[in-house]
Order: sequence, then structure tokens, then C-alpha cells
Amino acid sequence: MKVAIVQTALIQGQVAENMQIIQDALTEAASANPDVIVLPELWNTSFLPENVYEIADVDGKETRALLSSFAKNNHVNIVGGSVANIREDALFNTVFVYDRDGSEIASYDKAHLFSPAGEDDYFAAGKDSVTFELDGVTCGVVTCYDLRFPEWVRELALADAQVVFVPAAWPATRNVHWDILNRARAIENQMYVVAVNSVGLVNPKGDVYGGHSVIIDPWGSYIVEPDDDHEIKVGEIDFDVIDGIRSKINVFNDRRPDIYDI
Ligand SMILES: O=C(O)CCC(=O)C(=O)O
Repeated sequence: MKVAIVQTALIQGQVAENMQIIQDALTEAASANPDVIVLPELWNTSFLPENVYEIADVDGKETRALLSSFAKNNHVNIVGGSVANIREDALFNTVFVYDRDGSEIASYDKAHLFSPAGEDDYFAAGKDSVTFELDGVTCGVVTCYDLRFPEWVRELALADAQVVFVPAAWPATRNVHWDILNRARAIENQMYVVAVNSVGLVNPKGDVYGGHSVIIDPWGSYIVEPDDDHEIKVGEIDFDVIDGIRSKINVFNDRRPDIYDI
């Protein structure tokens, strides 16, 4: 599975400009002929303008139209990062996923809202973990702060996810956490992690997003290395590597849910 990840800067609160940035990035990514394109978190509004509710996509209408037609026209799967999305008057941080026919095959609402930045003042939290099939491979998605909750990613592994996608808007000041947590989730769940962060935008709180988007294999090795360039990155996932590690050290056979209290 060839994966293209979009590590780009966004513009705070400027939905039309961000739409254009993402449309251009999709076009550039598609030129590498990938099987899947992955976008970062909250690419329509960025993280987190005060007027996010006013400028959010209602029922994901604009996002869905763009991603569905791009997926269909380019015959490519898209894990659509996330967008600020209003559903029944509540605001969610939602990932939409499309297959090569442009059909929406999944949507995921971020479950762990980043209260240190007040995300929970604006957004409603999702409560369902989600897996979906891309070209016959079971995949899952978590969004940014969700990465800090290993039990949430473990649920996806136990649902047989071979790849977990992590769209994010993760500040550069905590790149160390980001790097280590992504690797840990890949190693402990013996799966691939594809993590896609924005880069460079300075928001009103003074955060600079760190990039360091990566593809990590189940051994913890980088298929795409972390850096802070503004660019599309491409890497190949080899599913035999999952079988390889699980045939040597299989944590799923040896785990002891019978003695865990959580
Ligand atoms: O956990 C972190 O350090 C960053 C999380 C975050 O920025 C987010 O979830 O939007």
C-alpha cells in the first residue's frame, strides 16, 4: 500500500484558502500515484479560531463534496484528515474516509478533546471507535490528542486494524511526545502508524505546528522520517512485516485481559 501524507501549513480561520491549499495538496499527492492520501487535523478552520462554530462545515457538505469527487476522479482512497463539522447543531472534529469510487466508507469524531487548549469548550466528543477497509485492509483512525490514550488505539488493534492513521495539529514544543507516542503505538500494537501533522502555522496561542509526519512500521522503524519540511511525503506499507513480527513476538497471544483492572 503506497501512502501519501500531506504535511502542510494552514491558515487560521480562513476556510476558503485552506480548501484551496488542500485541493492543491491533493493534486500534488495524487501525482505520486498513491493508494491512499492522508490529510492533517482540522484543515478547514485550523486549530482553533474563536469563531470555529460560525465557519465550520455544516453536515460536512463542502468537505464531502471535495473529497468524494477527488477520490472518484483520481481513483484513490482518502483518509480526509479532520474538519470542524456541525451535525444536529453540535460541533465535531470529524474524519471522513473515502474509497476509490468516491464512496464515504467511514467517519470518526475525535473522542479525546484537548482540554488544555479549550477544545472541549467548542466541540462535542465522539464516543465510537471506527475501523474501515481500504483495498481489503482493515484500518483505524484516531485524531491528535487521542494518541495519548493507548487503550483507545488498542481497541483498534483488537478490531484487527493493520494501520492506524493519526491526523493531527500537534505543537512543535511537544515534538518529543509526538515522536515517541507514535512509535510506541506502532510497537505495542504491532501495526503500522501513519501520522500526519500540520507544520508551521502560528495560531493566536502562539503554537507552531511541528510537522514530524511519519510512517512507522511495527518494529518502530521509520518508513517516512520526521522533519519539518512543507511537503507531500510518500511511503510504502508492507503487510508481511506485521505477520513477521507477530510470528516472533505475539503480544496478542500473551496479553492478560483477565488480570487488568482497566
Ligand atoms: O497532546 C498534545 O500535546 C497535543 C494535542 C492537540 O494539540 C490536539 O489534540 O489538538
